[in-house]
Amino acid sequence: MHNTRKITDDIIWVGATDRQVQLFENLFPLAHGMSYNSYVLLDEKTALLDTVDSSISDIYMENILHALGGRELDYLIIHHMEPDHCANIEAVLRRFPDVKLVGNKTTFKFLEQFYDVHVKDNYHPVKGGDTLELGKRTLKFIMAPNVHWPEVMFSYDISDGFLFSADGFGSFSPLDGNLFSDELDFDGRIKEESRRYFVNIIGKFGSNVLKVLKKLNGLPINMILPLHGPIFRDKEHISYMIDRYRQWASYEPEQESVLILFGSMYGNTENAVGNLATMLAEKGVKNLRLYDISNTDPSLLMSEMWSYSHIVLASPNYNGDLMYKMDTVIREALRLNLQNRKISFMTNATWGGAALKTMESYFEDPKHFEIVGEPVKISSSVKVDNVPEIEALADAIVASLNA
Ligand SMILES: Cc1cc2nc3c(=O)[nH]c(=O)nc-3n(C[C@H](O)[C@H](O)[C@H](O)COP(=O)(O)O)c2cc1C
Repeated sequence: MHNTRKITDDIIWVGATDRQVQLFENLFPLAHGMSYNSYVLLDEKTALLDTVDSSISDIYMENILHALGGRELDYLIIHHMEPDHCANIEAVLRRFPDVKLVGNKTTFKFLEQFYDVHVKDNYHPVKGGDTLELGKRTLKFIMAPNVHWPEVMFSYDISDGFLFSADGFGSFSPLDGNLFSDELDFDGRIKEESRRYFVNIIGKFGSNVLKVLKKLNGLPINMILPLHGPIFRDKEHISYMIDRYRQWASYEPEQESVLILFGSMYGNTENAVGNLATMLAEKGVKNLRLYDISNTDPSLLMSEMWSYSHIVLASPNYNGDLMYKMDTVIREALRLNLQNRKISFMTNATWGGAALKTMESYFEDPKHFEIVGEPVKISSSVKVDNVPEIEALADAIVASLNA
């Protein structure tokens, strides 16, 4: 049976949650599934805003038919051509052969590449700034290239200030009846999962995000309706999300504190960073976080790297170089364009290798990174003799935090 919920009298959520999926994009761990949002607008004309993933196709079609209540579908607006939002375009076309597909040139190019659909007569191409009159509501299209993929666009409902933001403002999150952030644990899970989603999905494209935020400047935004996770209608939540998007996209840290990422086979490097963390805590640093990179998902590490101002990287030498999981974490963060961070190093060698040199080489651009303190070098296990150099690093980090 259908399962829909009214957003307003004329906007109906017709999405669903896939609770069996464990990895989004077959990469990112999901705690309790993933929601795929889609919306039906009932006006003089009817519109469907995006479709959903193939995993929820069955209920999705029931939802659309129920929401339309026997009416025809005039428009399908395609904000993003990724398969988790487009897997049902062909099904919609089969059910409503005359529906107009609203998208831009790149949308239609990707549609033809992904699916064997040849329906040029159905295309309703739009550019940034174009509008679509539905009756009481008018949608204005805002191009948002690379706010994930190149074809992405947002639409803005002029009458009520509702922003349909594609993957923007999404999160790794199921929806369990409560659709709105003000019905959910906003300060806990939603904030955390919104950042993890932003960093891993959109984080690389900070400058594009900033361009779109500029286009939205001055527009009243009374509701944000993303394609994943909760809808934002609470004014404080809306401002929080827009402020965070500006901060994350500018690669500005969210907090002045220390994140410590370490690798360790036999516990000695862990012992060294544990001592560093205790010294930092004793010197007054709060909200320290320490992660073993071997058993923490990289998507969480990326999210934390976006949050913290200071990052300590600690790795043993391994086969003459950096432990490969540490190498992967650093390279992924740099691929996502992490910058504007203060970095410190710690290494452990039993006989020698290039671990430190390799880590230093990744952060040598002074425009993007500042190296804090002298690297701590452990020989196999931590000794009392190492205490002064660990303490010196803690002092340098504290001085940098207080600068
Ligand atoms: C497979 C393997 C390869 C290693 N390669 C090196 C190496 O190239 N150079 C080195 O100095 N130590 C090497 N080590 C020793 C580690 O650096 C050693 O585990 C470390 O000094 C102790 O830190 P841990 O207890 O945090 O693992 C290797 C260890 C393992 C298990």
